Amino acid sequence: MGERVEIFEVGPRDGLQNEAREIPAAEKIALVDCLSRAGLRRIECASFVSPKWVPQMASSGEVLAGITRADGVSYAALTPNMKGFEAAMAAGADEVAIFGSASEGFSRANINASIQESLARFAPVAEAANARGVPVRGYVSCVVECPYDGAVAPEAVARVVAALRDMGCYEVSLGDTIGRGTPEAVDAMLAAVLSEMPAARLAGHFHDTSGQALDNIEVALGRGLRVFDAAVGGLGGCPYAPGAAGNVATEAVAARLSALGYEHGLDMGVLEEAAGMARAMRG
Ligand SMILES: CC(C)(COP(=O)([O-])OP(=O)([O-])OC[C@H]1O[C@@H](n2cnc3c(N)ncnc32)[C@H](O)[C@@H]1OP(=O)([O-])[O-])[C@@H](O)C(=O)NCCC(=O)NCCSC(=O)C[C@@](C)(O)CC(=O)[O-]
Repeated sequence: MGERVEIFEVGPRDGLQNEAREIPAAEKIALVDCLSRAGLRRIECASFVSPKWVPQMASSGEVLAGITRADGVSYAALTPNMKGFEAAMAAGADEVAIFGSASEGFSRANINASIQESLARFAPVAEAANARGVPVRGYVSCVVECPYDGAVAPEAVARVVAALRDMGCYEVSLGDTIGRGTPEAVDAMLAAVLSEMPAARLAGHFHDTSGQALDNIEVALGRGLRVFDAAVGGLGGCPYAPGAAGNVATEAVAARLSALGYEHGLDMGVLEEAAGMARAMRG
C-alpha cells in the first residue's frame, strides 16, 4: 500500500463562490452529498462572509442544514470575523477557516483590511473556536504571486503562516490564488514556510491557471506535504483575484496521486459523477 495523501475538497465553496448564476441550494446539497459518497473526509461547503461581497455563498446555512452528514466527514466553513463564526456555529459547521493573505493588495481587495488588521480580526475567531473545541484551519493567499502587488517574498508567506500557527490553526493551507506559481517559486516558498510549520500541518492549494498545479503538487509532495485542496470538476476562481482560473480538479489530483503510487481512498466512479454535476452547475 502506498503512503496516504488526503484531498481536501473545496469545490462547493472555492469552486462555486465565483459562479455568476445563482445556484439553488438543492443543487449544492446534491453535490456535497455526492462528494461525501466519493470518500472525501473534509469538504468545505460554506462561507459566512458578507452576502454583498459574495452573493453566491448566501445560502451557506441552508446548504449545511440540507446535506446528509456522512460519518467521520468534517463539513467546513470560511469565517472572516466573529459575525461569520457565530453564523457558522449556528449552522452546524464542523470546522472553520480564517483566511489571510501574504500580500497587502489582495488582503485589501478580498477582505477590506491590511494583513495586520486581518490578523487582529482573526484572533478572536480562533480564540472562540479553540475554546469550543472547534478545529480552525488557516489559509494564506497569494503565496507566490499577487494580482495587485506582483511577486510575493517567501518570508512574507512564512510570517503569516507563523501568525496563524500561533493562533492555534491545526493546519495552514498555502494558496497559489492566481495559479501563476512555477515549481521553482513554489519550492522556494515552501523552504521558507517549513522553517515555521512542519509539513504535516501544511496543505497545498493550487489554482490551475497556467497548467502547473499538478507539477506544483509534486514539488510539495517532495517537501513532505500530504494534504492538497482541490475542487471537483476544476470549479473555481476567486471573485477578488482577477484572472484566476479554477482550482486544480479533484479527479486530476487523485489520478496523479495514484500514478505516483500514493493512496487517496476515493471512489473514482463516484468522483466522476460529482465532476459531471459540477460541470453542469457552471454558468
Ligand atoms: C470580510 C468582510 C465581511 C469585511 O467587510 P467590511 O465591509 O470591511 O466589514 P464590516 O464589518 O464593515 O461590515 C460591512 C457589512 O458586511 C456585514 N458583514 C460583516 N461580516 C459579515 C459576515 N461574516 N457575514 C455576513 N455579513 C457580514 C456587516 O453586517 C455589514 O453589513 P451592512 O451594515 O452594510 O448591511 C468582507 O470583506 C467580505 O465578506 N469579504 C468576502 C471575502 C471572500 O469571501 N472572498 C473569497 C474567499 S477567500 C478565497 O477564495 C481564497 C482562498 C481561501 O480560497 C485561498 C486562495 O485560493 O488563495
